[in-house]
Amino acid sequence: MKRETRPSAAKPQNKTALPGGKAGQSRMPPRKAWLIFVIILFVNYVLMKTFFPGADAPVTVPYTVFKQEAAKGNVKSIYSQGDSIEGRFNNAVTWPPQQQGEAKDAQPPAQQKGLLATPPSRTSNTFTTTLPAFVDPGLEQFLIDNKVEISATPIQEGSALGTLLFGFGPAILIIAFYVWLYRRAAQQSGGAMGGGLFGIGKSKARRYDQEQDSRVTFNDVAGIDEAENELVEVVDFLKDPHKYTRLGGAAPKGVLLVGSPGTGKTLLARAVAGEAGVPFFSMSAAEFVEMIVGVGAARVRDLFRQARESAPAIIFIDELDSIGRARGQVAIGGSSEQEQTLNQILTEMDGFSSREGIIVLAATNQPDVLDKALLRPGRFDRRVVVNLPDKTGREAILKVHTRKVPLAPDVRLTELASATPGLAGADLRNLVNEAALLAARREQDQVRHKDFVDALEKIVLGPERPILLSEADRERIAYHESGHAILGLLVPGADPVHRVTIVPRGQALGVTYQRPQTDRYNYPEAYLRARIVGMLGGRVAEEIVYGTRTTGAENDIEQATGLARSMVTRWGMSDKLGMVQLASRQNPFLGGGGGFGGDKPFSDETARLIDLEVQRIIEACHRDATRLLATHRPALDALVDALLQRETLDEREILEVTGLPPAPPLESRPLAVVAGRGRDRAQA
Ligand SMILES: Nc1ncnc2c1ncn2[C@@H]1O[C@H](COP(=O)(O)OP(=O)(O)OP(=O)(O)O)[C@@H](O)[C@H]1O
Ligand SMILES: [Zn+2]
Repeated sequence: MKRETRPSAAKPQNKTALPGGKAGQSRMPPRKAWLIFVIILFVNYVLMKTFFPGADAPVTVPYTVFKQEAAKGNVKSIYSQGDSIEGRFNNAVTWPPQQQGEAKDAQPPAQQKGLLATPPSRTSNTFTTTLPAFVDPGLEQFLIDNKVEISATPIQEGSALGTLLFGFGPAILIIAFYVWLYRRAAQQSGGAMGGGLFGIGKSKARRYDQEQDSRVTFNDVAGIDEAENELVEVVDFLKDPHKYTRLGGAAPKGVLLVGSPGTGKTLLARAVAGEAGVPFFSMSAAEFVEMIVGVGAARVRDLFRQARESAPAIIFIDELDSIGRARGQVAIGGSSEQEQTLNQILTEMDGFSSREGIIVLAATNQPDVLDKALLRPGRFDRRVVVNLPDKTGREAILKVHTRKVPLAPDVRLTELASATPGLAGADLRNLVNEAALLAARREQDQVRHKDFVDALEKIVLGPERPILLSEADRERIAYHESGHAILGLLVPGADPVHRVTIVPRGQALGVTYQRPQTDRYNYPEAYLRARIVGMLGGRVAEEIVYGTRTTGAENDIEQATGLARSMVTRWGMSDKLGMVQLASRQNPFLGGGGGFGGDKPFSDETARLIDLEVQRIIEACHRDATRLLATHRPALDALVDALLQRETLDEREILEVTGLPPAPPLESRPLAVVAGRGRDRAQA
């Protein structure tokens, strides 16, 4: 059961997409561009070497060959310095000579005799040679006779530039092309990256302007009305800063948007800019910080400068916690850079007056790790919590995202909204997208309700995995899952069992999917115990039927322990320990639940007591599970038989096969439970 109530995989990667896909493609990340650049240079070099081996250098010929060529009248000019001579032929000469029909790289006979390293044959207009140690007395006259021009300046000089251009020309061209490309990209993204290649200290902020087509407004945001309402004032201020500052009041400078991933913080910030009709500069805090110390601070400066130039404007800093972590708390290395960047943000925020019409919005999902200095008045002193949407909210979000999707008449968004507790806006968007893709694959013209249901299953349970299991394994998995499912019917207060399958999905070999009928914000102790009992059901069924254990219950154990520990350490549900906070806040349903990370503010004796209490809860639940399953063995066997035949059963079929009624109904039922069977390493 390594499953959270909210699947994290469901989060779409849409952050960098520009509105309307405007400059999305043309903006090349500099690092990638550099790589391409280097590759092109290298390819250029290889090509030049292959096709023009002698193009950039003179051929070295023996002195005798030089004299022969001079005698033939083929030497145009020479220049000599010491005992080396360089010169130019009238007609290009190949040396060492190639024989007819011989492969290009074969060695000429003359060279095969003694020399080990033989240079490949080359052809060139220019040459160098070395005067023999003994003086060749008649050389000067010989040259004059053969009309060789004896030059006072190096022969190569004239061609040096040519060589240079020939060798480096393509490279220079490429550089020029690169700069042009980068400039163009910079222009298209609103000049935000101006300076391109050479602007390492420039902020890489994306600027979204508010053209009609790409404009995001509050219309595009749904299901998070509270947060939206709190930001209306910010919009108002941006529209007419003067109205607020007229009487000397200070308008907000920084607003911190706090909420789980995918709840729409970025969307909300963009909508604020869209509503106010001001430019929106967006940057992820992680992007500030690079390998080079000081770059982050420079980027912050640049970002604020840009925003100031186009004020009123909104600056949006995503993932603020990645640099805003309390100073001195970060891992060694990189901390000084992070600190500098953080300090620069603080300086900039202090530096501008609210009259300038700039508002900094920042998003985080871990507000408690932020440096206190960030939260002081005049900085991010306002906090807007963006909650996961409730049922009505989810329906509204589904409506927003299905605006442009052709829906079949049978689609019931209300029903989908109640089937998706714990899903955030981004997940719902993903759901709509997956359903549309599925419908397209099924060659339909409209998206039907079934497409949504199947898409949801894939998102929540993970994609099906084709692994071949032995009959014995299948039966064991069937008992494990049936154990979870039967307890989901028997334990009062358990969430309805929506589906059981022994088709391996995601990380699990089988899955039991339980989900509540309504959203729930407060969990009674009895409910938590019911959940632990259900989690233990898989292992207990195996124990009852086979009398042996497998590794398949690993995730169940992890989750059950986490929940029990939270009951003891956070929710004061142990009589022995009482209402004492013994662990910091955490998502209760992620498992692990507890720990202050590092030193615990209680004695070793208390620690031992906590462990004992956790054990006590688990043992009690284990007893309950064993008792219930043992008395309902016929229902268990019936469900296993059905599962082995049909692999997947839905709620109606489960009730039918087992002959059991649904768990005693409660007025309100809590969070979704997915009880999957952890992957059995011995079997996989
Ligand atoms: N309340 C919502 N209404 C409509 N669409 C939403 C809502 N919340 C999220 N979405 C959709 O999900 C996408 C991603 O959301 P967004 O990037 O704003 O989430 P986030 O809270 O900023 O996430 P993170 O914490 O990872 O930065 C949005 O672009 C939008 O399409
Ligand atoms: Zn299990």
